[in-house]
Amino acid sequence: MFFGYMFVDLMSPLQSMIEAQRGWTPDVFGMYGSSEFILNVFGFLILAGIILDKMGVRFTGQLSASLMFIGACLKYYAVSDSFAGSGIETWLGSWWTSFPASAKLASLGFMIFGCGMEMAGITVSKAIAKWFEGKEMALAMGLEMAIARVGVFAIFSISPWLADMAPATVVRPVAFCTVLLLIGLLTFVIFSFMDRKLDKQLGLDSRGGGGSEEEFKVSDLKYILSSKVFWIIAFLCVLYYSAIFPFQRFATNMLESNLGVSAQTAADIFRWFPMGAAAITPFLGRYLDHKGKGATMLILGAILMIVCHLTFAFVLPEFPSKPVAYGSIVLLGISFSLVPAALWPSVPKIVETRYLGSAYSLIFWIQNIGLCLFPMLFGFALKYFNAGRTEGMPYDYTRPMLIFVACGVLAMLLGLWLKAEDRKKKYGLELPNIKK
Ligand SMILES: C[C@H](NC(=O)[C@@H](N)CCCCN)C(=O)O
Repeated sequence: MFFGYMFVDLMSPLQSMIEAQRGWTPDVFGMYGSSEFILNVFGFLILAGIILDKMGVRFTGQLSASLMFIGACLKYYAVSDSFAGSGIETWLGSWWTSFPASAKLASLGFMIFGCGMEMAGITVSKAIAKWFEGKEMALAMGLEMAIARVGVFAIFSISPWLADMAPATVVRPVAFCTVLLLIGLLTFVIFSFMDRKLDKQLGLDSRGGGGSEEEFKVSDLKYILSSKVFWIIAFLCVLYYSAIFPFQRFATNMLESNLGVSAQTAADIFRWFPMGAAAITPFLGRYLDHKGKGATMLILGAILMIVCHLTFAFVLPEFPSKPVAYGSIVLLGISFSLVPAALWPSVPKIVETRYLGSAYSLIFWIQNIGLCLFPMLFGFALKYFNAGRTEGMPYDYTRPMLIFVACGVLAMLLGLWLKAEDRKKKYGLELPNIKK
């Protein structure tokens, strides 16, 4: 997950460079960002959940890590110098000419990578639920997410540095992260041996099933789909994350434009966002394991996000102050700890283990629809509200940022609804995870 999250965001601090070197304008950059989720949205994630529940975490994990590596190789080739001037480039550049050939092939690679990445995400969540059921599950999930966030911090630091080495090129960070993904694949193979040993100790079959629970059937999906609380969690997830991950792609340029600083300085400020989240998420996970209050944490996280996005929209353009930027970034980091720390460990409380993989995949699927649409929507809004902008001028982010504010408001309302449902139906979302 560490290397996967690095790969996802390696281009985020390089928007200006990729625009200059490969002609990726903000709308192209937004569409490229969305491509990570396209195949997932068109059904791959549902299939991934079924594969996970049928085949188990070892097979699915190795398959997903392999897809991530294959997708990364394709993206590397797309931005490399050997692609520039090749026959494939000429052909890809001959249609839909406003979308550069390198962006088309990189997007295809990112689509394949995205299938693996999301499949790995649900696999890891199910694996943690399996290893830590009735124990420190939220802490374990919190640590896993913290490691992923450190990956984002690392890439926001390393990517501009690697790219800026003479001769400055976007190819170097892509090559670096592709190698890391190969190491990630090998790491998952090692985990698989440990997981097989756990199954032997627990007396489970080769897919990790066969305990007291019944086997998963595709028809079980109807139990998930008919649950009101499942839908509330799924919509809260899509709204919240749509104002985080797509924002992350544009945040460097937003800070560059609002503060009038270089891309490197903006990335240096923004990289503290995932780091703040990484530092706090495990503690919140531990709190949730021992004290509970999951639904309340979701509401609080959404409120903090609204405050931060309003600050980016209205305060920073008027007062381009670095302390205000740092303060909002840290607050957003706290919000990004509260929501994930509470959201993902809530899912095993509302569905049975045998269809947990499918429940996670359905939530990821709905979330991916948002993650796919919002970078495009935001990219188009940014272009629309900056119609008169000339090359080299800063972008005006105020009105586009209201898209993210609206997501936060809706997520907060869903959090309140979830808390009310939990009080009525007693799902235990406000209760600790550790059973004494
Ligand atoms: C655990 C959770 N991950 C997700 O929500 C993923 N579906 C989306 C990852 C987006 C980057 N590819 C999280 O990171 O909190």
